[in-house]
Amino acid sequence: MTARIGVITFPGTLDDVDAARAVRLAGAEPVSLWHGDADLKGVDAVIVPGGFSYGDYLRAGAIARFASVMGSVVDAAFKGMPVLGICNGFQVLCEAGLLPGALTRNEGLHFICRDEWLRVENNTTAWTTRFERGAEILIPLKSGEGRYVASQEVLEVLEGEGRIVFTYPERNPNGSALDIAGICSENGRVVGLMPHPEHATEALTGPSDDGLGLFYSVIDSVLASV
Ligand SMILES: NC(=O)CC[C@H](N)C(=O)O
Repeated sequence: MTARIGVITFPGTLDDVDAARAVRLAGAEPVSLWHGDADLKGVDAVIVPGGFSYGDYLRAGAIARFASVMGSVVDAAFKGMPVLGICNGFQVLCEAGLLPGALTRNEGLHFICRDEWLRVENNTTAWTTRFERGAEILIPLKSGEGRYVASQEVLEVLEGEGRIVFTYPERNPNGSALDIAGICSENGRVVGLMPHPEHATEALTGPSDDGLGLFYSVIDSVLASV
């Protein structure tokens, strides 16, 4: 059986093509999902990719959460479907209430585009089982609103429940609380991160192939639940 992984395109999405390519490289079938169509086409998992959905008007991710497809993604996530939000996708998942907290303007107010080291803090989520806990991976970060913020109470819950999935171990590029680069839902099926694993799938075009681990992991998770 081949896992089928949906990749959403909103107006202003940039990274759907690379996300689909990463899915294919990892051995699954990418399925295009359109923002205005609530049909998830029977996929096993969904990726909300990076970019500037709806031009980032109002606030990054604030309009995308109302797209028809997102209603179906929220329903499917509540039933346990793995969902990955990358960068703008992470912002969309926070706006949609699938993940707590918010992404705000980077400390320093500059758009940052460079490779960053991430530490894998939790390797039990649907998207991280292929990594060793504590592994450090190099993948690109490119965002203007990457500073993760949440109330003290939420931060304590995330820390206490092991829901901080990725941190920036070397330097905190954007002022994120607790050096957070990515978090997950209570059941570990929904993960959001700011850096872009779909741009780190082979050393020829990215800084590493470290990003592929997320896609291999979700394929394992989907196939294990068949
Ligand atoms: N690469 C991206 O997905 C960019 C996300 C978002 N628009 C930001 O600048 O923060």
